[in-house]
Amino acid sequence: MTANGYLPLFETKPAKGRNALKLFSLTILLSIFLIWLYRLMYIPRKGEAGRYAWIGMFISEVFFGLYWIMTQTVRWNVVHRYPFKDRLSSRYEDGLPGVDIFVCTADPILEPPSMVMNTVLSVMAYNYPPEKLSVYLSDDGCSELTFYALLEASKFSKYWIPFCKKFAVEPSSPEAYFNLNIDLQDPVFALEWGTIKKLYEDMKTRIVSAVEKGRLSDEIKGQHKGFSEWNSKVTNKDHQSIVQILIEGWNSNAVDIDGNPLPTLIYVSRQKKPQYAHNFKAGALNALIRVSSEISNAPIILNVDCDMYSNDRDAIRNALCFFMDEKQGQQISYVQYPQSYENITNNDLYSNAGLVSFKIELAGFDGYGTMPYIGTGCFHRRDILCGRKYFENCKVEWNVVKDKIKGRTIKELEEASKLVANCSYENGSQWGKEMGLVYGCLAEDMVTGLAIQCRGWKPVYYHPAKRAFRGVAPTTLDQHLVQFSRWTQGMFQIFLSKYCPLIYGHGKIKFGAQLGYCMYLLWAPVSLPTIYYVIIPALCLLHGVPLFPKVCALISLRLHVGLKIDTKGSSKKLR
Ligand SMILES: O=c1ccn([C@@H]2O[C@H](COP(=O)(O)OP(=O)(O)O[C@H]3O[C@H](CO)[C@@H](O)[C@H](O)[C@H]3O)[C@@H](O)[C@H]2O)c(=O)[nH]1
Ligand SMILES: [Mn+2]
Repeated sequence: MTANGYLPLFETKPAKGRNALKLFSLTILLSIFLIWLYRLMYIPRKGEAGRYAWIGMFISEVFFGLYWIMTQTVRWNVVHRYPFKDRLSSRYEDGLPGVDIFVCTADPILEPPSMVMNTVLSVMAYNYPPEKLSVYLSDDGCSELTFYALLEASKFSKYWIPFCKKFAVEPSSPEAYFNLNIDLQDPVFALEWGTIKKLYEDMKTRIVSAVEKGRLSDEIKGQHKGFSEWNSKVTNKDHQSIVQILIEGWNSNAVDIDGNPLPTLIYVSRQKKPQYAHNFKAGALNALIRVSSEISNAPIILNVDCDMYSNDRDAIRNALCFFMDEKQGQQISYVQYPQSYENITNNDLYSNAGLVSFKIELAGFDGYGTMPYIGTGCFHRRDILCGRKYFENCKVEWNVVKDKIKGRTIKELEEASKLVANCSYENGSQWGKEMGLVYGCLAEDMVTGLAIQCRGWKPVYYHPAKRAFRGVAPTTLDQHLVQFSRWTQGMFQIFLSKYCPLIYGHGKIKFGAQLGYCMYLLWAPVSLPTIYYVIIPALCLLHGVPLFPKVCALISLRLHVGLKIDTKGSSKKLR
């Protein structure tokens, strides 16, 4: 506690062992210099075998060395964050801000609606006042099957949410939860557990069989007015905006089986027309920002991919500790949680778990007051995502929510939302440039995060031992290649664009963070020296052309290098 009695809502501590790591890095740096020196001093003369292979090796090693320096910058300043959610509750329980949660899906075949519904249900069951929570499902596949699944989930949520609250159920994704081995010794709990499990399995069977059939019966279509939106002309690439409010959390009739309020639940499929670029996920999120501003307009937005369910029911409260801290909170633009995958092990062949990135590198970015936005599991402040610039002492009002709902019928709200989800709405506007997620890049998250930091904001990385979001990562080579080629292309695109961190970030973010960004953005080109290093030395070995010093020569290398410097290059070649 400080002298004036202020108790922070979070603390930041440097990681242990930073000095030991720095010392270790310096020894490697020295070795790198020695390698460069060795390559330069013993270049084969014109006409000698292996001259060009040697020069190629030198260029690759220079690239590796520089790249290594970039990787080090984000290891030097690793920090860890510790929020205090009990302090948040005791100070702000009655004044907690609204939170809008965006779940994105794009294809009912690749992203099965039953999986998407698990994500939706998991975020509906947060330990947070339901009247302050609104969940928006964005369906870029514009599929009535997804809409049907959401309708089913809305009914099941009336049972699931009270069950989660009553028994502090975690994870709050029903599929993940029912896969656990639960202790059923308490008969009261066992009975409820059995009932809810049966309800869940019945719902899942209905959704899966509808998806297998690929269409819905007339009986199902009669269940909700929303199905009338899907006429014969609707395709996933060409359709009108669809906004359907399935649970109006502000209505006193929207209650669970125990009579407690439910979070708001809304289906959104923004308009698509072949002549308009839809800008993929960035376009979907920007449409969601506008639609939600017509309805709940919460100051905090959480976005999750449809395959990343919530694994910690307190994740919102932890994130709010950063935003709402009275002294350090006002400059915080977003709080990023890591991604974690349940379908791969630490020994995963493709290193998909990203252990080094999530445990060290991102925490190292945080040490510079920066943090890449990685697209999912991220809490944003709405005003900042919409383009606001930082200025000193800019105060945030957490409870000033434009009350657009009052006095408007559901139909009016839906119609107003559809207008802002139309393709033409963005014409001539700053959306995709200065406002919302940035367009034109395959890695929209990276570039958007960078732009926000360059407007003066300081994001936070929070990676608690208990994973806040869990999902699935690609496991086959072809899926992996598709994902990696998209990421690497997208990131290299940023490096070559006006957003190159070395230029765009100059003077706005710390130099270490600029280099850290480059480490990711140069992922694609670093493959070239790697391929060279894999192929050329092997070929040279077969042809008897040595590219590396012999082991015994290595021992005398230091001696020779010293000698060579002394005699200004007149010593005999060491090969
Ligand atoms: O036109 C589109 C395309 C995708 N999505 C959704 O965007 C998310 C991510 O897309 P996916 O194809 O699964 O990409 P990943 O490579 O798995 O996603 C990672 O990389 C993306 C950037 O390339 C980030 O946006 C993601 O958050 C991050 O998880 C999914 O929920 C999709 O449903 C849309 O809503 N509309
Ligand atoms: Mn994905």
